[in-house]
Amino acid sequence: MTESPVHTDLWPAPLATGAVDATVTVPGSKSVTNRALVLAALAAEPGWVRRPLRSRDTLLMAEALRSLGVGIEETVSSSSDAGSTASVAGAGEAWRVIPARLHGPATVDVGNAGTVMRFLPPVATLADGPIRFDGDPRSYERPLHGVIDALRALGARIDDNERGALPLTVHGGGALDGGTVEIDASSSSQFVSALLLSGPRFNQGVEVRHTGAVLPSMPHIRMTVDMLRMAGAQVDTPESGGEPNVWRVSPSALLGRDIVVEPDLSNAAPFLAAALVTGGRVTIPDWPEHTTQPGDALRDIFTAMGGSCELTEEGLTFTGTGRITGIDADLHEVGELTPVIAAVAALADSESVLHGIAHLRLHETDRLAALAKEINELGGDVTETADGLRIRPRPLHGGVFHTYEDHRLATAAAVIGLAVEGVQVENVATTAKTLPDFPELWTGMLGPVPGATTVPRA
Ligand SMILES: O=C(O)C1=C[C@@H](OP(=O)(O)O)[C@@H](O)[C@H](O)C1
Ligand SMILES: C=C(OP(=O)(O)O)C(=O)O
Repeated sequence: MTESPVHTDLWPAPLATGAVDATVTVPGSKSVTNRALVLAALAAEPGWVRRPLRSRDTLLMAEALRSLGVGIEETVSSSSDAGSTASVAGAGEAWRVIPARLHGPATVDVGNAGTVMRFLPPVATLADGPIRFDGDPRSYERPLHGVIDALRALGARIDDNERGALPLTVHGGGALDGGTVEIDASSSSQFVSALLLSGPRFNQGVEVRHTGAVLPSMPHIRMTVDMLRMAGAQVDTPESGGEPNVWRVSPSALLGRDIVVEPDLSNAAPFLAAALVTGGRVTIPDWPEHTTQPGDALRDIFTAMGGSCELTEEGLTFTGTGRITGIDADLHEVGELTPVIAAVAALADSESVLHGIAHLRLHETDRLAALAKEINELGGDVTETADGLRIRPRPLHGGVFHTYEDHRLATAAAVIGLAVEGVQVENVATTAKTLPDFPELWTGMLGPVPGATTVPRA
């Protein structure tokens, strides 16, 4: 767990006074928005990204691509479909992406966005000129060696440092040979996604061979493959009859597409958790019937913890009973759901063991250490295991929940605050990484607030 700057702003997490009963419209997926932007920027013709998430991570991605020469115009969408939920922050808007010759010199601020720091160095190899990458202090500690070493092996020139991490400069030569490369992506699936996304534009395409013992977040790799195929790329995968742990992208032009971004199902987690914790009911509109987002697993996970769900034309409705059961769950594929699941587990009536998530130590913060420390400071009994957390529910009390500049720590704290009086969330504004409207959506869910975009059910 890295030290984060001291934040004095404390948000009193609202205590639920009864069972929640609300419809919460969740903004677009971070992972889909940032992939859509990269693919649109690399296409041979203009495209649209509709209902994009507008948050720190996606605005950094858009700004970075603009600095390389890509046109990204913000418009109010003309599509009647996308315009139909105009009350939702960001909905009804669209980004028109106009690809251009990529060029340096440029400086990219990655913030602490894994998608920006990993997806863009491969794009920068296609630019003419030097592209410098820098970001938040935590970004220097997050693994990037898989991308850097692979790009070098594929013909790129990169100035980095002895840590093989940010800050660094990619000296783009206007094109990259590409070819076959071995990487160990056990610390982040984003290494694989990064190389595949730019792969169609490499002279020989790319063949990525993962050599590590484990590979987290497979749904995110499937998302990359699906979106590449939607953009016209030819991708061979282990699932399509290829070798295990090998992905191949053929060189080709990419099509400009018109993409409507799905709601961010991982950001739906705290709201669904509210139904579970309060014995209430929450509906998330536009929940996709089929999706590669890891958040779809919440349907099974929260059902196993004591609720039930139904997918209808209105969206996904999750209903809790007020009783929460602990779980033993392998979250390797869906690691980003861990903080909220841990929060729910701390309020359950039996022990939970969450495993397969050692790589979370290298996320926005060391999430395993941070969750254990902060829940324990409220009276909990959480221990770190080699690859996860053991959570024994205890009666909790109020106090300050530190968030370490991690959006998902803040939303997890809000979930605990529903059931525990006096939880104060440090720096709730850190939710702006992926969900800038979180405090308003949260209080809107709990009761009528003038001007809120979330409405309790009539
Ligand atoms: O590709 C993506 O969009 C993501 C992949 C995952 O990263 P890791 O594989 O590093 O966990 C996930 O945790 C992150 O929030 C988003
Ligand atoms: C791990 C996460 O983000 P990033 O894309 O920065 O890796 C996350 O959002 O939980």
